[in-house]
Formats: sequence, C-alpha cells, structure tokens
Amino acid sequence: MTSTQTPTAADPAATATVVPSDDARTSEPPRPRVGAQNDSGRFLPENPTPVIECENVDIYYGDFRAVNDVSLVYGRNEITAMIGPSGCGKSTVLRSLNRMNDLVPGARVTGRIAYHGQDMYAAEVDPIEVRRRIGMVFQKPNPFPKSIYDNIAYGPRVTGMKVESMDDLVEEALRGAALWDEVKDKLKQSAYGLSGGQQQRLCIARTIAVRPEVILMDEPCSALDPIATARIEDLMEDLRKDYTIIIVTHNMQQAARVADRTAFFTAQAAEGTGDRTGQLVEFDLTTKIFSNPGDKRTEDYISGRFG
Ligand SMILES: Nc1ncnc2c1ncn2[C@@H]1O[C@H](COP(=O)(O)OP(=O)(O)OP(=O)(O)O)[C@@H](O)[C@H]1O
Repeated sequence: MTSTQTPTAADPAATATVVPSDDARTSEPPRPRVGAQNDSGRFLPENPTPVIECENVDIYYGDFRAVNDVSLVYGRNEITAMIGPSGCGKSTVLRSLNRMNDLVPGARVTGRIAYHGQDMYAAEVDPIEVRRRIGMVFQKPNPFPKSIYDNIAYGPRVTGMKVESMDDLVEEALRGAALWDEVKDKLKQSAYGLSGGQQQRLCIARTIAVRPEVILMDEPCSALDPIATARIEDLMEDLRKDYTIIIVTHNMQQAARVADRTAFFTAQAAEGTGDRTGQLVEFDLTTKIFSNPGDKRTEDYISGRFG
C-alpha cells in the first residue's frame, strides 16, 4: 500500500481526524510474558507491542531517495534508539513518524506508517493532531522567547486543550520533566535565562504538556554537557513509564544505556545513481545489538571499525 505525503498543517483539506482516541492506548491486550530482561532488569516482550509501525517505507526529498524500504515496529512504553553513521536517514525516518517532514518542501513518504494501526498519512488524518499525539524534542533546545510558564502553556492554549487549571498543568509538566524544583520560583522569568540542560528539560516539559503518547527525540543531548546529559537520560527512564520514546542518537553508549531496542541503519550507494540511500540493517533488543549483532555491518559499526 502506498501513501503519498500531501496534506500539510496548513492544508484545509486535512481537517478531519481519524487518529484513534486516547482510549486506544489503554484498551490494548496485555503483553504476553515471553521475552527478555534488559540490563536494568526490566522485562521486555519478545516482540514490541506496536504503537507506530513502518511498513516498506521509502522517503524522498524531491527525486532523491534518502531512505529505502524501512519496516520497523516501535513498542509501547519502550525506548527505541535509531543509530547509524551520518547521512543514513535516522532523522529523516524520525521526522516521518509525526509528519514533521510535511513541512520540508519536496519531502515525500511512500509505504505505510501506522499509528495504532491507522495510516498516519491517509488524506483524512489531521497532521496537527498527529503531532499532538506524537511530540518532538530537537537537537538544540529551542524554547520560545517567552516566560517559562508561557512556554509550557503555549501548546495547551493553541491546541485548545480543555484545561481546568493551567497552573496545575504547568506544574505537572515541569514535574514530569524533572524541572519543577529548579524553576518553581521563577516561572514568569524568560526561558532564555535557563542553562542548556534546563532548556532541554523545558522543551520536554513543553512536549508533555499537550499529553502526547509518543515522544520523538532527535539527538536531544548532543548540545549538552555530560551532567546535563545524564539528567536527560534519567528523565527518559522515568518518562518511559508513561510514554513511548523514540530517540536518534550518535552516541552508541547512550543507546546502550537508555534504549530497550535499537535499530541500526546504514547508507548504501544505489546502483546506477550512486546516491547514498539509508536502509535499516538490523533491529533487535539493545543488549543483543551490542553483544551479539546478527549482521556484520552492525558489528563493524559498534566496534568502531566503520562509521
Ligand atoms: N531537508 C532535506 N532536503 C534534502 N535532503 C535532505 C534533507 N534532510 C536530509 N536530507 C538528506 O537525506 C539523507 C539522510 O539525512 P538524515 O539527516 O536523515 O541522516 P542522519 O542519519 O540523521 O544524519 P546525521 O546523523 O548526520 O544527522 C542525507 O543524504 C541528507 O543529505
């Protein structure tokens, strides 16, 4: 089945929402008790319980095929890492998971990307609603030029969320992002006064304020020092209880530390054109990818022999 990425946030045709209701996330059957424990003793089912599924996904920028034939399941309440050498399409895949690529002129997705079984790129799906359910945290902390409070309140306000008490929601989001204690006495001050690590946690708080189910993170720690990075990694561990997290990281140790499952991508020169097209090499439990990968290319990459 082929979906073409046509409707955009501004497209008036893309108004109806057929993304499953919030109840869908609680009505799924319990996971079978078959699987493995990760390094921190957490039980993981053999197969992820799908929240987002890619089936034979190709992603183009104009005529250039950046990503070829990716099929991958992102599991509920799991952290999935996408790793691989520069240019292998990790960020391109990540941005396709909440239709962020709609905003890139010429970007196009074929194949199927489903959210709770629903084709995310179907004509009747509202991309704004997709992005509310599937939020994103970027590489560089990007708070708005507003107060800490207004950064958090912005999303609920513009999406028209029914909120009983905005103060409570702001507190809940800041607590959720492990930032409340540091900012509770300066909520009206500019977000630009925070450190880089605090700004990134603010961006995570801003993302969770609209109550998404999935959080996409594109190298969220690459601009941070090791202490701020450790705080974000601890936070991810906490967030996993309530959210599904998908992270792109260049840092293999980080993937090994935080991710339940890891997808390794590489870029291969296409026959004829020579264009380097990203492809998924291997997807498995993180412990397996880093201890006993099934593909030589993964082994070469994680052992530093290539990439
Ligand atoms: N907006 C864009 N327009 C055109 N080509 C793009 C665009 N974004 C990415 N590409 C191309 O798509 C391919 C995959 O890029 P992408 O950024 O997804 O890779 P990546 O694995 O995330 O790389 P990195 O680790 O360096 O961030 C590259 O060849 C890149 O040049």
